[in-house]
Amino acid sequence: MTKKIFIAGLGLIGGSLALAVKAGHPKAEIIGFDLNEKAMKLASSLQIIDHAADSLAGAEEADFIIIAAPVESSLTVMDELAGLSLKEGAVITDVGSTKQSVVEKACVFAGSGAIFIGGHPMAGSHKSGVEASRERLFENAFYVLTPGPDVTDSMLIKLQNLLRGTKAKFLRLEAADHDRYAGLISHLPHIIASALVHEVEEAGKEEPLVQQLAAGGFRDITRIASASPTMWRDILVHNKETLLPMLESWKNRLHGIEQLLREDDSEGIYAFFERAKSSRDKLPSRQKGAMLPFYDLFVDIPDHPGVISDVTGLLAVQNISITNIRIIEAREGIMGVLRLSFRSESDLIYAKQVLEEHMYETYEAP
Ligand SMILES: NC(=O)C1=CN([C@@H]2O[C@H](COP(=O)(O)OP(=O)(O)OC[C@H]3O[C@@H](n4cnc5c(N)ncnc54)[C@H](O)[C@@H]3O)[C@@H](O)[C@H]2O)C=CC1
Ligand SMILES: O=C(O)C(=O)Cc1ccc(O)cc1
Repeated sequence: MTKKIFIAGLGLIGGSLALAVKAGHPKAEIIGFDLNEKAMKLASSLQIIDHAADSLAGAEEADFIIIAAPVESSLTVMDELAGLSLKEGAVITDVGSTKQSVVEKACVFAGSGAIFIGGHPMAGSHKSGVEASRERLFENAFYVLTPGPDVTDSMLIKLQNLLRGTKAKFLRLEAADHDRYAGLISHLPHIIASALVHEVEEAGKEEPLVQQLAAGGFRDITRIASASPTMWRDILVHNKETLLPMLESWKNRLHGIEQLLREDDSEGIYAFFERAKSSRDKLPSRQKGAMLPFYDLFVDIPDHPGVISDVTGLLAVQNISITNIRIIEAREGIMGVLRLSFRSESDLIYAKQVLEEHMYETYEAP
């Protein structure tokens, strides 16, 4: 029997999960809902979802419900879902970057016949919106599940089977442990990256050249600061208790290096960098799909034969590798859009230059 999957929140993660679920279960029917009508229309026209629902009430038919909104909105969605008559045995999950408050909220489903399993696919990007979705976003990444005591092994396996098309590695964790680990490796670095951008912006007011010179390493460590402010506000608010002591420890670490510098302790400074290098070099190597950023360029393409091979040929001549290519909205007689993905920002910039020299209209992700 065809399974119905309802996805609330059609952004980067909701859209990518829709594609991955469909890849694993081609017969599944994917119903999408988003408060933002534009996102819903785009998800339909890109065939990321099979149908758009008028409201959350569309979830009443579903065997699985995936909540893929920012954390605070996910809690509201959970409250609203609990007021519906959900299917007996329906499995509800979310994708939020914090888990404790979501798992606590799951009590609203007690006695409803539906069960909730918290989830967090630990891969993504600084991009947001359904247009940035991709089927292989979660490949080889960890996918944390935080089932409560009411969740049986067979329910957990059922959810993992649904999500098998993600090709992610499932990991079961307590919500509090998840929030501590994610706080340290994701949320604290996000605060630091954003604060660094503020620092350079402030300095740039006095000395505008500073911002123009900000390239290379600065761009690398601040890429994530381009992510959605709504999503990150919610993450901080919902991981406050974990993050406050981490920020304290971070301040002490900065004081430590400040002290070394004040005391002209060059051996200490060397040791600081040496320890960081040796530890960083031992981190697990990046695997395809796991937390890798992607660099997309959109190219308007006229509807005539040979145009795609012209674009790829121009890049091949310049030795620029394309890691992914997708045609968006190419119907007969209209201009289409080509989405080209590259391995690095420099490849993207070079490709843009080459294509514009040949009169192609290009733009980066909105
Ligand atoms: N962006 C990333 O790299 C990752 C994000 N996450 C988590 O996934 C969730 C979604 O993030 P993204 O997809 O990146 O955000 P996004 O901004 O791309 O999409 C979120 C979507 O949710 C919709 N939405 C908001 N409130 C809603 C409501 N009440 N009902 C229905 N739709 C609603 C928005 O209109 C938007 O289209 C967040 O909780 C985030 O913490 C998890 C892993 C990675
Ligand atoms: O852009 C990146 O590298 C990320 O790390 C994106 C990301 C953001 C939030 C998450 O909860 C998980 C992954």
